[in-house]
Amino acid sequence: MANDNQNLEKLTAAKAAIAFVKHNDVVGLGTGSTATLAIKELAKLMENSLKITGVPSSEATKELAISLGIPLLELGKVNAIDISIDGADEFTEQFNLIKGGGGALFREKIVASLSKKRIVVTDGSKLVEKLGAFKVPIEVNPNAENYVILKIEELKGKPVKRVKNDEVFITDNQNYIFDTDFGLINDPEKLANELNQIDGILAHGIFVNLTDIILMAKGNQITSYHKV
Ligand SMILES: O=C(CO)[C@H](O)[C@H](O)COP(=O)(O)O
Repeated sequence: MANDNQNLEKLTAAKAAIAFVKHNDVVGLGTGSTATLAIKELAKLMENSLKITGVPSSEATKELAISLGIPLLELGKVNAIDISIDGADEFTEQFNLIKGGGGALFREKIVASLSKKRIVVTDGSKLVEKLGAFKVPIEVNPNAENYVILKIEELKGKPVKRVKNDEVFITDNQNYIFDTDFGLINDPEKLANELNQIDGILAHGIFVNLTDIILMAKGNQITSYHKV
């Protein structure tokens, strides 16, 4: 559970991110508590004449954006996104991320893949030397459940099916999430590629080459990492 300090850091990072949004941009809207703060800040700017169109990365974000009066495009019908703002569960200074704590990893990955500028916003707790303390979320089609478990175990992963409020968690795409312990991950790109080969996995939470700017707030200080 986030404490007050962490919530303040999330807000600081969210406010820093929206400064990158320009008039008439198509904006990829992330999912999670930090992305939510950024979306609310964007909505405030829209009261002062900023015009944007959003592309939501989850049903929850879609509902939030509609409630704030942000006009939306459907993710599956979009060819390009100017800028996206999303959170992360872990990141390294090499711009590798683990995402999917909120279960929205598949659509978040498509949003990031379509975006010209990808901004990640986090509090100070998300920076790590190596990914992997946060279990890697893997979205699995139920028909491939046991097959995928076997394949993940061949990669030395320990998958645990996600449960929320005592019920199996079902994603917006009607799939399961397996939160998977791979230990500390020495080569995120290699693991990402290995997971990409497994039929039945819709998406996994290792994001490689999908981030341009990371804005991390620690206290009220922002550290920004820019990919060169
Ligand atoms: O990937 C995500 C949702 O699928 C979120 O961006 C990630 O879980 C971080 O969330 P928060 O900003 O609440 O810490």
